[in-house]
Amino acid sequence: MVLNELGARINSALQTLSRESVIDEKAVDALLREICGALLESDVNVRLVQQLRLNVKALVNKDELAASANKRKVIQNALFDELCRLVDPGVQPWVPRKGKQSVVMFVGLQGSGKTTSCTKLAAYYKRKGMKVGMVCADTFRAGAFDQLKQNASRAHIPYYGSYNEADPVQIAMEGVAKFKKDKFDLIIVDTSGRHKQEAELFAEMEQIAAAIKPDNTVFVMDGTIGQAADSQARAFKESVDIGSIIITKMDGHAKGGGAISAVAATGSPIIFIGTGEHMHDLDRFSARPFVSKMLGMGDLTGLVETVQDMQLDKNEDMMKNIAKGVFTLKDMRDQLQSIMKMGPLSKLMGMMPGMSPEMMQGIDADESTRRLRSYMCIFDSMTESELGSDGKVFEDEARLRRVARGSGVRPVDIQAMLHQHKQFGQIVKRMGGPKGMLSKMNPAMMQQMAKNPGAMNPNMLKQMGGMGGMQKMIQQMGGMSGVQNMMKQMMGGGGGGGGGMGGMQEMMSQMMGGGGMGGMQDMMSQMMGGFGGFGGGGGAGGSGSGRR
Ligand SMILES: Nc1nc2c(ncn2[C@@H]2O[C@H](COP(=O)(O)OP(=O)(O)OP(=O)(O)O)[C@@H](O)[C@H]2O)c(=O)[nH]1
Repeated sequence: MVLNELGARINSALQTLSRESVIDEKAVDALLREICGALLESDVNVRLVQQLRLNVKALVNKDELAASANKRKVIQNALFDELCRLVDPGVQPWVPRKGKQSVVMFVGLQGSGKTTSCTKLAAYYKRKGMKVGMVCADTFRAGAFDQLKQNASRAHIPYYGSYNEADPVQIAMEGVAKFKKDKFDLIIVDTSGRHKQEAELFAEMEQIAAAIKPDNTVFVMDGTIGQAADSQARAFKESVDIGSIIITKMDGHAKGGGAISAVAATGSPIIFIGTGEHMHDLDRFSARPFVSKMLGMGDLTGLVETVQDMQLDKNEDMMKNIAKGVFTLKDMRDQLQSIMKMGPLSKLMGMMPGMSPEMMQGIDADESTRRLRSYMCIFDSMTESELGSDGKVFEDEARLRRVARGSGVRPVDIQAMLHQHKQFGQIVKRMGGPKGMLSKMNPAMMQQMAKNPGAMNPNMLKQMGGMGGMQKMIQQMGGMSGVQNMMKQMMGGGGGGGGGMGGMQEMMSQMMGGGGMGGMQDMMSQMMGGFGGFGGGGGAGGSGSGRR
């Protein structure tokens, strides 16, 4: 069973429970039977599933259940905690720091996705402003250096390797020395793999590790290997000092439960999961957001981080405009460009609270990308003064036709884009001006959150409705169904109605801290700190640090 289905099945079991007139031990047993069955079908290790069952049963003890007014909540919370425990070894992962000159060595079996993941990780930290270099110490597989070279060039990452040197230890040492001399922040060393766990591979790994003394060794494991994950992870762990793990191929039909739970059981934290072959298909892994997303409760940590990566706030003109409640066509173009850089919109969407995996079905990500590209062509055909306007100038048909000709689209397509722009302009006006919701946030509340993030929990989102938090934002966007419609519309999924592109951007700009006093971004960081903390200790994503 793939993980999306697992989430849906757990949700459905919980819903069945909430429909029960009497929630007693029998009902809890039935729930656990259904959930444990689903976990086993997702390849989660039998031993771990059994442990989960016992733990939930112990947590939800009969007396407490009888006394509690909200039984479903008690059970749901216990289950949520146990699902998190299943994928979380409770270890803070190592994270590179700018200016520290860290060396990270990648190990794993052949074809597990090492080289691809090296590049994804390099690109990830490059986006965080680090100087990153890649070294190819794989002399075993012909073509390995060419592959790394190609990947690195595509991502504009400097690389080091050799066609002549046959000794991987020598190449690794030379590459690390070169990048250290050039003051690189992060040096990623890709090593060779083998078809199976064999002594020769482990000996080579040990030699390279002894020579370059990595600050962290990342074990890359194919997420589709099911129950075999357990022994593979343990074998690598025994041979090299595995600091962290990346599980690849978690897209498509990977069951993934085996790899994730087995790895967590070995005591090394999973830091990322690979979700496709493209550069951006790397999701930071942290237990609570992962479980939350799986259950359709969103991943606010990931969303905040992705939005931070867009660096919308670096666009000072736009931020000034938004604060004044103004939104020009150029502002829209700049935001869309930032969004496009982050990879498929479906990824952002999956992080939205309330966006269950089922809701994502029927969404055409290619269509959304095509639409955004056509918008870019439209913007490119506009003059500077048209871009700086609110779009009303296009009531002049001659102008509209000129831009349509220049961009190769129909006038009606431009009108559709202008309509979305107008909708967003209205939201910006409501939010950004002196009476906007950004100005209504309560500083005392923010301070309290900063002092005691541990007190926060997901319910906080609800409580914040009164002071202009997520809930209010969602309400402004037409309620949850409005958000869903809007997202579907954006994604080309024919949702109809809804707020169009505007709402999404409203959310983005909200989070980017337009509210002074630290902003939505920090607020969300704080909330997520209480919800489960940033897996990277504020480093892997840096999301927790804010910019105060
Ligand atoms: N669908 C999907 N494919 C992936 C992912 N990560 C890697 N791949 C693909 O898996 C294949 C093997 O990936 P590589 O990066 O070459 O694997 P490797 O571990 O470096 O292999 P060796 O260099 O031979 O040891 C390639 O076709 C990748 O595109 C992922 O997250 N999802």
